Amino acid sequence: VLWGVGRQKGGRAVRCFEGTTLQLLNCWGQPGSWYFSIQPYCQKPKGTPGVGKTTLGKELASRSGLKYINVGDLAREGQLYDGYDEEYDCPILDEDRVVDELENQMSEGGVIVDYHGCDFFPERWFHIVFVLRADNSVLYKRLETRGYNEKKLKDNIQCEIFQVLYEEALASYKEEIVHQLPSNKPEDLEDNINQILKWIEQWIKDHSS
Ligand SMILES: Nc1ncnc2c1ncn2[C@@H]1O[C@H](COP(=O)(O)OP(=O)(O)OP(=O)(O)O)[C@@H](O)[C@H]1O
Repeated sequence: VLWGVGRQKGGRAVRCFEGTTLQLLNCWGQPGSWYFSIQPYCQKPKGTPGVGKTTLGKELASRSGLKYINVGDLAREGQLYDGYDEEYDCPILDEDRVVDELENQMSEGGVIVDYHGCDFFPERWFHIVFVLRADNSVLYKRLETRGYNEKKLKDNIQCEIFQVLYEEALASYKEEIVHQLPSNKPEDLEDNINQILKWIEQWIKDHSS
């Protein structure tokens, strides 16, 4: 069993247990993935982009010592696609190849996974799942800034309204490990990070005997 020591932040050292595995979902209007201004793939939108997964995931990794994996980036780098969705103008993710690609790292643990969907990940991979939620008006502005076309904008906001990703997370994992977090303003980000760091500390205590 390996232990890691996170960066000193806010006056306290954050220890993390490298066997801990978290998943950040952007939808996290729900969970969702964490990627940048260009939607690298989408199929039909399953979860909401732009809720703040990447922002939270990277900062959390920096403070906790856990490793951050962005599934969107992974797919793009390895061309893990299975065709092209003309309607949404984006490549279709090859979910089986993504799972194969991640399997070794996930077995080792100590990973934060950022993606806007979760139903194809093995349930055993995650100790906790966070679904980020943003208010529609906030989300609209974030996605508009990205230059999304009207259809993509509408579909993604609807995704948030109908809690698509949250429902997907509940259907994919035990209810008690799925948590929603607000992601509207900078204070939310700080609160979420502190809350997750506390969870990691507690997880360490519970598994250190
Ligand atoms: N808590 C927050 N308060 C204010 N702005 C935020 C917050 N979290 C993220 N943002 C901003 O929202 C935008 C989208 O964030 P981010 O790229 O992290 O979302 P995402 O969920 O990873 O998106 P995608 O799924 O498309 O990768 C960024 O401009 C980021 O700075």
